Amino acid sequence: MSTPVINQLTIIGVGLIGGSLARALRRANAVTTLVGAGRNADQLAIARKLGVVDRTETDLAKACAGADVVVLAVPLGAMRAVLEQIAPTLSPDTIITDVGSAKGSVVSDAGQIFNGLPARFVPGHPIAGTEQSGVEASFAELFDQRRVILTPEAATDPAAVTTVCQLWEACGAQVMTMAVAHHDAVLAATSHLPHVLAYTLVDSLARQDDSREIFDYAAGGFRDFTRIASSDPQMWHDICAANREPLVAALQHFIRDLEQLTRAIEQADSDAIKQTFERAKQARDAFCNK
Ligand SMILES: NC(=O)C1=CN([C@@H]2O[C@H](COP(=O)(O)OP(=O)(O)OC[C@H]3O[C@@H](n4cnc5c(N)ncnc54)[C@H](O)[C@@H]3O)[C@@H](O)[C@H]2O)C=CC1
Ligand SMILES: O=C(O)C(=O)Cc1ccc(O)cc1
Repeated sequence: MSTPVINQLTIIGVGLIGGSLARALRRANAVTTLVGAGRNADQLAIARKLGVVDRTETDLAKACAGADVVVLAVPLGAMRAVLEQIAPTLSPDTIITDVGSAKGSVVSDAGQIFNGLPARFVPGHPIAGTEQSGVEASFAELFDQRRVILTPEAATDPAAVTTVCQLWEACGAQVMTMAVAHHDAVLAATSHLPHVLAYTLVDSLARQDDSREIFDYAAGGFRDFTRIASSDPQMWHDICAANREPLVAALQHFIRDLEQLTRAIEQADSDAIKQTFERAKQARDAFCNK
């Protein structure tokens, strides 16, 4: 798809994802004026100083005035409050999209606040990020060759979907669409579950070992496995709260499999242990070579 030139795009929440989106859009010359909005004036001043956005506002309604596209890039727990602040004055012509890691809660919040999901609301989720937060950690290449999932409803305006799709493609991403419930189940298994496991592993070990001796002897594998436990606790709390049911289902499934493997190790069932590790190696090697 060709790159659109958007006159004004407003990003609410200029952190890792909002800041990276702004940088990538600038790299692509896809937007004339980038407006950054949020509640933390100091963070916004840094975004302006870094040249990530052209102008900043702490009044969210003001930030959205005249915007062709508004991107919500705040933690999931803040989406509802942000939508409440912008809804009364938002032009019906403005396209709204978001980057939240779960989609059901945002769709439900927006549906309640606007009295039905607006046709120009295109829910979205870039499957790209890091364990860091804040605009200083943002970079233009974050979305290169990464996937972005859009979850439009039947009533979503196709022209709005096309514009959001073009914007992400201009950022180097590959865009696909999916139903909200499917997105939330898939991401619960592939992203939310691993984050919960990494947090639990590190917490469990840290609480068993007051001297932190375990960490002194941890090898590369521990670092690889636990990198994501350095992610922002508030953001991941919000994701767990927003995607509770699919995440609990994924956790229960995983716990059953872990119990099975625990029994195999307890009973020295070499065949069962090796079969599990063989299947996992094959699956991961195939995923990494894709
Ligand atoms: N971090 C990651 O790797 C990824 C995060 N996401 C999603 O992107 C969203 C943003 O995440 P990050 O950029 O990592 O977070 P971040 O913490 O780096 O940035 C969030 C920004 O929102 C602002 N903010 C927070 N509450 C606000 C409020 N009530 N009103 C206005 N501004 C507010 C903060 O000041 C901050 O600038 C989240 O919904 C997250 O689920 C999606 C893909 C990857
Ligand atoms: O740091 C990592 O590897 C991540 O997995 C980042 C991430 C966090 C949240 C998302 O919704 C998508 C990607």
